[in-house]
Amino acid sequence: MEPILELAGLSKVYPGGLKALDDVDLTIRKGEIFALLGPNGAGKTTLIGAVCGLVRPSAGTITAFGYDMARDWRRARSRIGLVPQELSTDMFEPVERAVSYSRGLFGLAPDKARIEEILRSLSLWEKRDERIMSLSGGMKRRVLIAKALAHEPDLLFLDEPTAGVDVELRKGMWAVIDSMRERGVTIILTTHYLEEAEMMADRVGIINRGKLLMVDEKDAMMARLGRTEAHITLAQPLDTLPPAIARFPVELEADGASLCYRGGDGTGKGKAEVAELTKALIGSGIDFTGIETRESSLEDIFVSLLGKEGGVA
Ligand SMILES: Nc1ncnc2c1ncn2[C@@H]1O[C@H](COP(=O)(O)OP(=O)(O)OP(=O)(O)O)[C@@H](O)[C@H]1O
Repeated sequence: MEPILELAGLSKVYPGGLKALDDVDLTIRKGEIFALLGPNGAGKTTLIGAVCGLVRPSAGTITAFGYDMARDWRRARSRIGLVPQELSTDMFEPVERAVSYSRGLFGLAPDKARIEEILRSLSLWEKRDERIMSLSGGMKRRVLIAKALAHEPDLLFLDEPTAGVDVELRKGMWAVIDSMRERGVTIILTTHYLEEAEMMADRVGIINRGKLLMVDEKDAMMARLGRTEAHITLAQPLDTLPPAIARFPVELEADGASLCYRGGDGTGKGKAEVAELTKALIGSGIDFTGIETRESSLEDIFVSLLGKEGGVA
């Protein structure tokens, strides 16, 4: 698919010597949702800042919509929207005026109908005349999204869009992000909620200490690195593993009171094997009273990857 953004050898060393981005190569495809995951201080905000012209790269190139950002920054920037982590200005402004102003900043003519559409899609229309400071945290966050959408960007960065937002609102945000994707907006989001990346993203990039460790289709990543874990509580404790289940990746745990299965590959193969295992148990007269099965999440994968890397930044 057509690349919309290309980072090549991108590095950022902050004054004082901290290397926040270390030789990052990344291509973002038109229309995808890309989740950039990493622990605190990994370099996510720096990467976004570099693309949005807020951070000056120390080395490397950024090409957005075919424009070299170092030379044609203005042209490319007008097609990029940024939803920062926090609202820093406009607190005294009414919602609608602040959003219209954001549109004007990019040199676009006022368009009341478009602003109304954006505010309605974010359930902010009823609040259009209220000052931003009087809104709840979740609404303030939606104002940030409205402001970023006001100039109709083709590429949208969402830096922690749902941090500190309750579950209900988070789901509402996901719906908003989904509708933006349907409109053809390419989205790059950072999140600490791995579940969010699992739900939303087409591709996932994992960054730590400024280095992009892995970029892959989310499903492929989960299939490659995912596992199934099942705990089977036995009616009677066992001393040893019965031969009938020796072919399965199982271990006795809790002094023989339960069996633990760890296997599969994140594609559902593990669940099928657990079903086979239970049949084998029944077939050899071993009774059990409960089964708890869990598919490993993106979070498990993330934690184990960072563990291998030697800890977080
Ligand atoms: N202006 C700056 N001057 C010096 N160091 C900075 C500056 N901004 C960020 N850093 C450092 O660069 C590193 C990367 O920071 P960055 O904000 O990009 O990480 P992040 O992945 O967005 O973290 P978080 O998840 O906490 O937002 C951190 O060690 C941070 O302290």
